[in-house]
Amino acid sequence: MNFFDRLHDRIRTVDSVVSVGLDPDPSRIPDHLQEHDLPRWAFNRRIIDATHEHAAVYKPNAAFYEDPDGWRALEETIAYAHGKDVPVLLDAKRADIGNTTRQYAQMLETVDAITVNPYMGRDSLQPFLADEESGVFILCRTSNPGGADLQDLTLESGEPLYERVAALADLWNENDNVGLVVGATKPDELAELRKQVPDLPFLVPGIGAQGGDAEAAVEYGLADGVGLVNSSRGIIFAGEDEGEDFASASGQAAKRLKKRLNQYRA
Ligand SMILES: O=C(O)c1cc(=O)[nH]c(=O)n1[C@@H]1O[C@H](COP(=O)(O)O)[C@@H](O)[C@H]1O
Repeated sequence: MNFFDRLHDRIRTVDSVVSVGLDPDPSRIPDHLQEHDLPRWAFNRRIIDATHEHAAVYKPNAAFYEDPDGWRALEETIAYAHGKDVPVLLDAKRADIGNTTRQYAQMLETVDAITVNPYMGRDSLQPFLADEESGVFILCRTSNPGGADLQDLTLESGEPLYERVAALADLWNENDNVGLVVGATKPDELAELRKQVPDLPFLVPGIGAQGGDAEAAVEYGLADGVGLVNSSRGIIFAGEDEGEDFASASGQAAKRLKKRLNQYRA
């Protein structure tokens, strides 16, 4: 089954479009877990136990796992999320020349979807796009302030670069497996992009810690009810000051966010 069909089912099952970002900054993992063999895995396991009923997906960001212990922690985390029937979207922002990107795309055997970077063009994304079962979220208009440096540049045609990216992504969506990443900090761009590519689901990060617009994230992020609104730090570190019971605050934060976003779902 195609990723977006699976996501549709998952959203219906848990009545949630929340993507729980698993970005376990080692310096913020509670003291009592620091002695664990793999503190990031010990942390994620407790977060997953507390939040899975509210999670449409888990989105681990690869940056938090790029060392030998991190790779082990990530492997355990992915398997555990799958054991709870939650799809995993790896936030890797990959892409490279052909033979290299083919290696990157092998990750899709382990996760359900991935984020990719369009900067190197279609051939750099081809092995991801060719994988009919997996979701491919292409960075379009990112949430960070520096996103404007390149993405807002106006092309000769008069359109901003990020709109060209959206048009290309629509063209590359031959297998109905493409989505866009559009930050919640850019509500006007979200609205414009939704008009431009009505059928592409969006992954919308940037609410919570980055201060983005949750209502716009839902109103424009979903295509036919399918899309994702991510919160990472706002959920996983909600119980940072609560010691050994930290995870129940994360569960409550995920539930609160689900309810808040559901107010805006059609
Ligand atoms: O691709 C992403 O998920 C992403 C794109 C973007 O434009 N902005 C953005 O914040 N993200 C990711 O979404 C997560 C946001 O984390 P919080 O700000 O803690 O909710 C991080 O993993 C970011 O790397």
